[in-house]
Amino acid sequence: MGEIIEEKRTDLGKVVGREGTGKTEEDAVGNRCSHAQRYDPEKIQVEIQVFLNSRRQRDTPQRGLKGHTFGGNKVRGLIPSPLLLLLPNTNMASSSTIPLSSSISIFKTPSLQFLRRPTTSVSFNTLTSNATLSSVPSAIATPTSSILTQQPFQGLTLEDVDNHHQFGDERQPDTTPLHELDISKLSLPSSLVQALQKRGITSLFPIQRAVLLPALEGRDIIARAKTGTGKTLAFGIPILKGLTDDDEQSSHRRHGRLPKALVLAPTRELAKQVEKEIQESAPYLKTVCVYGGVSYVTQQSALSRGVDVVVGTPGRIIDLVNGDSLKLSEVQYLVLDEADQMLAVGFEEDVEVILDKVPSQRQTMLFSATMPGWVKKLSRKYLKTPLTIDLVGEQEEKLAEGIKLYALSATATSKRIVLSDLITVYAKGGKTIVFTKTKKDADEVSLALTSSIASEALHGDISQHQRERTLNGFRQGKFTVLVATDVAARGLDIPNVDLVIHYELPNDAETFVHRSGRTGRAGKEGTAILMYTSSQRRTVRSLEHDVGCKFDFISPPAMEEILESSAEQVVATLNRVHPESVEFFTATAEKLVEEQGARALAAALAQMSGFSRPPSCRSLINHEQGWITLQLTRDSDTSGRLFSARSVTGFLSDVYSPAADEVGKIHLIADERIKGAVFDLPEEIAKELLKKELPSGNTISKTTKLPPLQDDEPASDFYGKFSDRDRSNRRGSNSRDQRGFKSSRGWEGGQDTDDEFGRGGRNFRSGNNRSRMGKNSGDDWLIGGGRSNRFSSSNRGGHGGACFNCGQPGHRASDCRNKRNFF
Ligand SMILES: Nc1ncnc2c1ncn2[C@@H]1O[C@H](COP(=O)(O)OP(=O)(O)OP(=O)(O)O)[C@@H](O)[C@H]1O
Repeated sequence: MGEIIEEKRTDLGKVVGREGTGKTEEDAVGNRCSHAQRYDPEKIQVEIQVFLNSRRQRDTPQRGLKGHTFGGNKVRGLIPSPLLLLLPNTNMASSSTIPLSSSISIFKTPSLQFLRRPTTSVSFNTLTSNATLSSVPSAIATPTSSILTQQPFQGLTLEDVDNHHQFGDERQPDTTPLHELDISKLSLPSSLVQALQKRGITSLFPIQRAVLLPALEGRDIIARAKTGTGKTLAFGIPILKGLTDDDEQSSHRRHGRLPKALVLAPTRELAKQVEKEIQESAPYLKTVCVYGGVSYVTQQSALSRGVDVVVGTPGRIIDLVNGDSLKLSEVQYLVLDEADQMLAVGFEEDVEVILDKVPSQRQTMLFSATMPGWVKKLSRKYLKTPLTIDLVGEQEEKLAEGIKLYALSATATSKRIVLSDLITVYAKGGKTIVFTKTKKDADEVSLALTSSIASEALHGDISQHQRERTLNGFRQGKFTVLVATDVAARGLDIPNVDLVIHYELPNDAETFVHRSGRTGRAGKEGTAILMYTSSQRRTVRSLEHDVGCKFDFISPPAMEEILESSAEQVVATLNRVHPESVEFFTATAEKLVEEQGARALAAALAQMSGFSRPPSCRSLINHEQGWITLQLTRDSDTSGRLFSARSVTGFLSDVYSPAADEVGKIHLIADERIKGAVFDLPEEIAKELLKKELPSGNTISKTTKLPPLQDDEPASDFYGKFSDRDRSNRRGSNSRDQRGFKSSRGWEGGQDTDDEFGRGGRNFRSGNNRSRMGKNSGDDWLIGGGRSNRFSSSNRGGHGGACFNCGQPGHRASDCRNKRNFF
C-alpha cells in the first residue's frame, strides 16, 4: 500500500452521509447502504472498520471474506479481530486513495450475517498521510455512529493481513509502525498545533481520535476511556479548535469577555490540572481555574479581565455565578469531567444547577468512568442525542496496558516493615504513590518512611496551599514518595510515577483501577503492588475477577535485591555530585584505591546505602529482623498423625527444646499434598536447630521464598471498607454493576472515604464527612513514642529521608520549621 497521496489537509469537520440515504452505519451492515465522505478538494484514503463487540463475535473466524469480490471491489484486507474492510468504489489494486466523491459501500456478506445489529457498529476513518492497513487507529467515531469498544490493533502490520497479494502488489509488506493521526494534518489552527507540538503532543491518542470528528461536528458526547489515556485533550482539542478559530477571526480580544467554554471537575486538583493542560495547549487563550478553599478575590479579578475557558469545581462556580462574578450566558461548550465522581463527592445538585444556567444552545461532553443512574439521568435531561464513545466497554481488563501488577501478602505489622523495601526495589529511585485508606494512615506512613526515604502526605486535612506545594514538589521530583488517601487517585496526572502501592485494599474495584492508573500513563510502563493480609486473600481474587486482571504474587524483596537496588540508586546519585566537590576528594580517593582497590569504593557504597553494618537476617513471615524462617517438611508416610501447628512444636521440642520455646508463628503449607509448615526462629537458635540430626522422613531448611500458606485468620471477601455487617448485604457474585465492573460487592455504597480532600465545594459540606473520621482502620502502626526500631532494612540512616527543605533528617519538608524555602 506504499505511497499514498499528496499530504494535503482535509477538513475533518465535513464528514457527511451521502445525500438522500438517511442511513446510519449500523443500517449499513447487511443493508447495502452507502456513504460518501467529502473532503473537497482532497483525495482521501478511507478505512471502514466493523467493530465486533461480543467476545463470541470477535472469536468467530472471519473466513469467507478473503478475496471476495463485492460489486467489483475487492476486499482490501482482513484483519482477524476486529474485522476490517476497505471497500471504496475504486480500484484498490492501483491506488489506496479514492476520489473525493466516491461512495463507500458495506455489503451484506456471508460472514457479516451473524452480526447482530445492536452489538455492531461501523466507523470511518480518514487518513491523509502515508498510512497502511497496519495503521488502523484503534477507535474512530463518526458523527453518526457510536464506538462501543476499543480494539487492540497495536502491533499489527501488513504481515498480519494475509491477502494483500490480491492487489497485484509485489512490494514487500509495509511494516510501518502503528500510525497515529498526526496533529499537523488535521486542519487544526497552526497556533494550536504549535502549542501542542511544543508539549510533545504530535499525534492523537485513541480516545482523542474517537472524539475529534463528532465533537467538531458539534455532537453531544458521552465518553469513557481507561486511565491516563488522554481524555482531557479528547475534549480539549475540539473545543480549543473552535475557540482558536473564533479568536483568529475576531480583530481583538475584548477585555471582560465572557467564557465560551466551561469545564466542571469534581476536585480542585483535577480542575487545576485540566486548566493547566488547556492553558498550555492554547496559551494565547485565557483560562481561569476556580475552586473552593482559596480566596475569591483573585478568581473574581481574573474573570473580570475577560476569559475564554473556565475550569472549576461546581461549588465555587455556583458561588461565583451567584455573586455575579461569573456569567455563563455565552457558554458554547460545556464539559463534565469525571461525572460519576461528581456524584461521589456530593456535587450532583450543584451540577444540575449549573446545567440549568448555561445556554441550551451549546455542545455538552460528558466523561465518566461509570454510568450510575444519576449520570444517565443527566445525559437524558441535558444532552442532545449524545454519541457514546466507550473505549473500555465490556473488556475484561479495565487497567491501562503497561501496568504490571503484583500482590504481596503481609500482616498489618509487617506491611510497614516491608514498605520501604518494596519502594527501594520496585521504584528504583523513581516516583512512588502509596495509597492508604485514612488520613491518619497517610500521615503515619509518610512520617515513618521519612527516616529512610523523602516522603510527604496528601489528604484532605492538609491545607490547600500545602497540598499544592506538595504536589508541585512531587511533580518536580523534589521528593519521591507521596502517601495519599484515595481522593488523590482520581484524575491526577503526575508524569512518570513508576510505582503505585496499595498499602490498604481499595474500597472497590473501581478505586483500584483509579489508584493503579496513576502509573502507566500516556502509554508508559508502571508497576502497582497490592498489599493484603492473609484474611483478605479472597478479596484479592475477587479483585482479579472484577477488574479482569491477574496479579503476580510476590514475596517481600530478598536482602540481596534490596542491597542491589540500593547500590544502583546510590550510584545514580553519584552522577549528581558537583564536579568541583569531586575535585576536593580526588586525591584521597586515589590514595584509597591504590591501597585497597575496589574495596574502598564498595565500602563507600555500603555506607551511602545505609548498610555500614551487615544486614541482619529477616523473617519472611513478618519481616522482623533477627529472625529466620525455616520450613519443616515431613514425608507423608512417616506419620499418620494429623499435621498441625501443635505437632510442629512437639517435633521441635523433641529435636531441640529451645526451638520449641522460642518459635514464632507457625503456618501450615497450603498444598495439602505436602506435609509441611514454615515457622520463625531467632537467628542463633535457628542455626543450632539446623545442625541437629532429625528423625528420618523429616527435613528442615532455611526458606528463601514462602510457599502459599493456609489461612490462619477467617477469610474475608470484602474490599477495604466493608465490615462483617455490610457483608450480609452483598449482591450475588456474578452481578455486573452499572459501572461495568463484575461486582460481588455493594459498589454503590462505596464512596465513603473519610477524606473530603479536594472536593472544592463550599465549606458547609465538610461537616458531613467529619462524623466519619473516627473510623480509622485498625492498623497497628505505632507512631510517635512507640514506633518500632525494626522499621525496615531501610531504617538505616542511608542516603534518603532528609528533609529537602533544610537537609536535616527525621522530618518531612511539610513539617519543617524553616518554611521559608519550602519547595
Ligand atoms: N496525544 C498525546 N500525545 C502525548 N501525550 C498526551 C497526548 N494526549 C494526552 N497526553 C498526555 O497524557 C497524560 C494523560 O492524559 P490525561 O490526564 O488527559 O488522561 P486521562 O485519561 O484524563 O486520565 P485519568 O482517567 O487518570 O484522569 C497527560 O500528561 C497528557 O498531557
